[in-house]
Amino acid sequence: MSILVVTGTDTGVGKTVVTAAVASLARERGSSVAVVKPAQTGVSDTDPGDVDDVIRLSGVRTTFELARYPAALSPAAAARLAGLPPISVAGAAARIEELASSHRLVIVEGAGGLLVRFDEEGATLADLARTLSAPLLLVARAGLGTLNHTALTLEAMAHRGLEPAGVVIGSWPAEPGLAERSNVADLEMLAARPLAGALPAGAGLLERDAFTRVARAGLGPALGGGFDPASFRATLRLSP
Ligand SMILES: Nc1ncnc2c1ncn2[C@@H]1O[C@H](COP(=O)(O)OP(=O)(O)OP(=O)(O)O)[C@@H](O)[C@H]1O
Ligand SMILES: C[C@H](N)[C@H](N)CCCCCC(=O)O
Ligand SMILES: [Mg+2]
Repeated sequence: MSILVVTGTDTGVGKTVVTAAVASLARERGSSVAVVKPAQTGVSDTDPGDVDDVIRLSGVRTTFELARYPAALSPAAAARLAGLPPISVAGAAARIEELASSHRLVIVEGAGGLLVRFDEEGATLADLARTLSAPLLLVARAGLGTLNHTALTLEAMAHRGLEPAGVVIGSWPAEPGLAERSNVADLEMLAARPLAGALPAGAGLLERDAFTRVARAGLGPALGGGFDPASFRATLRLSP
């Protein structure tokens, strides 16, 4: 029924962990949820992919990987190197819409950041989100450098008329430094709204029940959690 596209300011920022957290809370509410990774790169035929991390962390088993390429590259470059057909935005969108007709929530995880190419013509996750008319949740790093990456991604989204679903910090360090603590307010300024959530560093290593608790505390109400910006600030001793 609804579709949420999870993108990031870069690869390795915690998209998979955030995807698993949203899936975990949807499952806890009793909602039917499906998770789609349109293009998985950097894994062999037999390696686990991102959807396997989602299954392990959230218990959501309705997952779909639409294409897989072994090279740890963008989907377009990895398809080119393997001599395999690239994924098609129209084909992926049709599959996701079909899943959305029978699931309360379909979560779609991109590969790398928003403008990473799917094919040689330059199709990206942004095109898929636009085709689906789906909002985009942006996963960002906590530390120095995240303000530029987040601003660039939000600007690219705005330029394309894409709807932001909020910014989530993928990995909040146990001992945040000056930049991390200062960045919270600046990320909120860039997003023009409170953070949609923040997951603690190490969340991806937790067992399922502990992960669900962390997801509940770390995601905001719009994502099914109980994250409260005021108590978040208090916990981190940030000024309000
Ligand atoms: N909150 C977290 N807890 C534990 N590990 C994390 C967390 N966030 C990120 N990581 C780790 O950082 C690495 C990158 O995270 P993740 O795989 O979620 O990135 P991604 O944004 O999904 O990247 P990709 O573009 O490859 O899909 C992983 O090894 C993951 O275990
Ligand atoms: C292999 C990696 N983990 C991701 N699946 C793909 C990241 C592509 C990033 C491309 C880029 O922005 O330079
Ligand atoms: Mg991932």
